Amino acid sequence: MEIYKTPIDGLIVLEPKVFQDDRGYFLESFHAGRYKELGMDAGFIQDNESKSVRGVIRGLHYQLAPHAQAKLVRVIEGSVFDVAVDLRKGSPTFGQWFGVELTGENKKQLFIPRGFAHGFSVLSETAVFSYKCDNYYHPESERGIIYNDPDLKIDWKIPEPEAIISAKDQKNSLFREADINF
Ligand SMILES: Cc1cn([C@H]2C[C@H](O)[C@@H](COP(=O)(O)OP(=O)(O)O[C@H]3O[C@@H](C)C(=O)[C@@H](O)[C@H]3O)O2)c(=O)[nH]c1=O
Repeated sequence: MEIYKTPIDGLIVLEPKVFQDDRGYFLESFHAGRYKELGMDAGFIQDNESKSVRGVIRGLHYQLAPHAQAKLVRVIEGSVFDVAVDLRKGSPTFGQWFGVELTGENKKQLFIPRGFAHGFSVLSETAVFSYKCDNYYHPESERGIIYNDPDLKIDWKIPEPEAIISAKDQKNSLFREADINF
């Protein structure tokens, strides 16, 4: 497995080893011991999957403490631009975002610690997104930051008129007004 540090402490890009043969491929998508050795000591307890069409932007989402979630995210089919925003008060990179293309082909994963908002845009016709969480879904603790926040200025790599945003995500807060307790 290849590991790539990012400019944001704790946020890690991983590239699992892929075994190709005549039948297709095999990979270990998660290994508790190895991930722990690499500093990703999250006790994952919920797995989620979503499918989206081109132009969808889901996010930016997080849950407040004590229901905050670390996530290990990847794409099974298709291609997304995945973004994490550092919301950890006191972090030298507070308010900074990092994005990486995750695709069914490159099989990259992004480990996102607790204290980040997360979202992704869909760059392919459709994309199947899969992720692990270390805390259960807790709707009362769920918060959102608007995808086109004027301070964050995230480049989602899709033209604005083509963005498809859920009714719920259209009501998300500005970053500067976001409820944060990390
Ligand atoms: C996230 C989630 C949603 N749901 C339900 C609530 C709702 O009826 C339906 C769709 O929910 P949402 O619109 O919030 O789904 P979605 O916009 O895909 O939410 C996800 O976005 C990405 C970016 C994340 O980082 C995730 O943590 C999660 O917030 O699924 C669950 O039952 N369990 C869950 O864990």
